[in-house]
Amino acid sequence: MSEVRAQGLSVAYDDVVAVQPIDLELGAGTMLAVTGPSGAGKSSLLWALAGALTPAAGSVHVDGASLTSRDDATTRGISLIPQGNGLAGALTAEENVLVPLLARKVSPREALQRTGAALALVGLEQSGRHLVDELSGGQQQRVALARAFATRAGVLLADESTSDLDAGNRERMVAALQGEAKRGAVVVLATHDPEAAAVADAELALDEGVATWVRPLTAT
Ligand SMILES: Nc1ncnc2c1ncn2[C@@H]1O[C@H](COP(=O)(O)OP(=O)(O)OP(=O)(O)O)[C@@H](O)[C@H]1O
Repeated sequence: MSEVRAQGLSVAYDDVVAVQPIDLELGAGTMLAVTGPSGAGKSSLLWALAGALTPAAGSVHVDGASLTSRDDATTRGISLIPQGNGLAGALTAEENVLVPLLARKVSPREALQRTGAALALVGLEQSGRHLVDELSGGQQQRVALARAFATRAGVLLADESTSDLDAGNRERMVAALQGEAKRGAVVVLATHDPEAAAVADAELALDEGVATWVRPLTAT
C-alpha cells in the first residue's frame, strides 16, 4: 500500500500563494481531513498531491518516487475525486465506473463485478443504468465515489465529495472512505463538515494557505 510524503510543498497561481510550504507524511491506512473556509487552499493542496498541478516549490513523493504528471499519478493508483465530480454526463453511472477499470486493463468480468459492488456500496445499485446528467447532485457525488472505490486506489483524494449529501448518505460515504483507509489506502478528504472531519485520524486546517494541525497525525 502507498505512502505519501510532501516536502516544502506550496502552490501558487501567478502571485497568489494558495498553499504555503507544508510538510506531510501520510502512511498507508491514514485518513486525513483538510478543513478551512472557502478559498483557504484545500483543492489546491489536493490537486498538488494528485500530481494535477505543478507545485510552486517542494515535492510530492508516493512510495519514495516523485510524481511526474497526473498520468503518472493515475498509473500509480492515485485517485482524485474533484469538486464537480469529473463524471461524463452523457454516460450512465455504470459506464462511468466501468470505463476507467477497462482502461486499466481490468478484465471485463472483474470490472463488471467491481462496478456492481461499488455502486451497491454507495447505495446506487438501482441507478446504474441512469445517465449521470439525469441524476441529482448528491447521486452524482456518490457515483464519483463509487468510481474511485472501484479502482482500489492506493491514494484517494476526495475534494468535498460529501457536500451535496443528506446526513444519512454523508455518514455512509464517510464510513466508506474510512473503509478505504482500513483497507490500507491513504485517504485525504477536503471538507467543510465537522462531523466528517471528526471521523478522520487527523485534521489539518488551512486558512489563506497556512496550515495548522487541529488534530495532528500520530506515528503509527
Ligand atoms: N486556477 C486558479 N487561478 C488563480 N487562482 C486560483 C485558481 N484556483 C484557485 N485559486 C485561488 O487560490 C486560492 C485557494 O483556492 P482553492 O480552490 O484551493 O480553495 P478551497 O479551500 O478549495 O476553496 P473552496 O472551499 O471554495 O473549494 C483562492 O484564493 C483561489 O482564488
